[in-house]
Amino acid sequence: MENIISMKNVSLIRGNRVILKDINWEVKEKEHWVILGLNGSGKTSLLNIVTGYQYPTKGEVSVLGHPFGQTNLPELRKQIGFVSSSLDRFSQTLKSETVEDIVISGKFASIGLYEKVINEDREQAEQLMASFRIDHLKGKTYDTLSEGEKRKVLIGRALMAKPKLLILDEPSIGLDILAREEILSLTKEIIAHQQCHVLYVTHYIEEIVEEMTHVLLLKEGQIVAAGPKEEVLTDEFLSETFQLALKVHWENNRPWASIHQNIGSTKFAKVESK
Ligand SMILES: Nc1ncnc2c1ncn2[C@@H]1O[C@H](COP(=O)(O)OP(=O)(O)OP(=O)(O)O)[C@@H](O)[C@H]1O
Repeated sequence: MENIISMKNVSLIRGNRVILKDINWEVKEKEHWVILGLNGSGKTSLLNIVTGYQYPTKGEVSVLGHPFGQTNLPELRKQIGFVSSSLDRFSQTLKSETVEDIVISGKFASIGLYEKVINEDREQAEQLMASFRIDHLKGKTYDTLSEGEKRKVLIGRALMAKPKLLILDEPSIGLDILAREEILSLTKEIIAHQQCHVLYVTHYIEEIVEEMTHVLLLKEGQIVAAGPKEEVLTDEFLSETFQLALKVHWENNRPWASIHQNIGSTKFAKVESK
């Protein structure tokens, strides 16, 4: 079976800025990955390479068995579901769309419905909305939804095209603790019931639910560690990634981080001793 993602010696350089350096990464069948790293560590750039929106300066990339350079990227993208808060840039168009039309539009990778919708599409959207517990939102327009509801609708939209790879780029950003747990429980259901591989980008390790199998840690464009989550989520690797003394503990099969040294504590000590 082909790898879901394969990157060999991938670097991304823009101007004199090295954004990604020597990335070697393989995602195999049945693996679900979380990508963690500080702001500016290169997470979005890495996703942009996976989706073919950015071409690496150096190295080889293959996604869903398609080597880049010999692949029709628009065709490949039909097999990749991408949910990002940047979709909100289109919120002017989305605003007046109904929940069900937004979900259906995922089949055509469009914002707005311009193609002929068949009964099968409506049925598939109904099923997705029921399984995401958003069927009660039918008829409502996007601008009247809460942030958590909007996020669920966009995830439903991404699944409408039955992608083989689903990228969730910081899906919990701006959500309260309850809405965040709902998104995590949805992610668990997707892994359990949809035939797709999940790539989940976040800043928070407690979002690594039991079903996520692997973790990639990025720091300044380089991989700190990548592999099965139990091997990667160590105090040492996390502290290096987040440049802060962190300790990991596990609760209900989820990792949590606590801070073991306050940032700037040395500085405060100096001021006090003056
Ligand atoms: N086209 C570009 N030209 C120059 N620098 C760029 C370009 N694209 C990204 N960068 C820089 O590369 C670094 C990595 O950016 P990227 O958006 O991939 O980080 P990130 O980990 O996704 O950050 P965040 O968590 O804040 O979203 C940043 O310092 C960014 O400013």
